[in-house]
Amino acid sequence: MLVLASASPRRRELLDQIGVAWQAHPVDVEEIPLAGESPQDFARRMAVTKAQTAHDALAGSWPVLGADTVVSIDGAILGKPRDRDDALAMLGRLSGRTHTVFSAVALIHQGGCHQALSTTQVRLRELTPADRAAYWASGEPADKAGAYGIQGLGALFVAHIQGSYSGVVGLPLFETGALLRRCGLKSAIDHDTLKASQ
Ligand SMILES: Cc1cn([C@H]2C[C@H](O)[C@@H](COP(=O)(O)OP(=O)(O)OP(=O)(O)O)O2)c(=O)[nH]c1=O
Repeated sequence: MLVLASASPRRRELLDQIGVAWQAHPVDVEEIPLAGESPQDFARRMAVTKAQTAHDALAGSWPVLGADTVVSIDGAILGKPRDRDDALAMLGRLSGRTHTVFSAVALIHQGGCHQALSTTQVRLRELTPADRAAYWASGEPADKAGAYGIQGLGALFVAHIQGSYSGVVGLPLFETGALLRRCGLKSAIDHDTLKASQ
């Protein structure tokens, strides 16, 4: 059984999509970038920290997967908005421009920590103040990096994407599948890790 070190419903749905059976062990880690830390390094460090924290807490031999998604524009890191003003400011910054979404995955298995990173370019159309206010009122931006969700109403704003759709949603499935295979999980514990349909 794969342990998913996450409270994110999106990550659970994405693992379901590729037929991986999981058991959730959410962890609470401080998500604050270090001084001078790049967005991709921050995402990688958070994914590893989440996986390591769950692994340490469980003290078991199960493989543990952690992930982190950050939105970046002009080198800045946009995490989840603190409040309405923060969300409106983030959406204003992203409006009419292309930004980058980094989604990092870390898999701890048999004493090793294996990592992958997906990088996706996303262009949003111009967002008027009324667009931003209405979107915040929908409730969707509150728990999402960059204050939008490509899988929801936010899709109405996404003019172009180059990279990994699942990575933007929160778990890059191509990279995750490759990590699982590289660790021999599919073949070694087929019945435990993958659903019977796979
Ligand atoms: C850009 C974008 C982000 N998001 C979400 C994915 C992540 O859940 C969230 C980024 O926050 P994260 O800190 O990566 O994850 P999380 O706190 O939600 O979950 P956990 O740490 O327990 O694994 O933003 C979307 O759902 N859609 C999008 O289009």
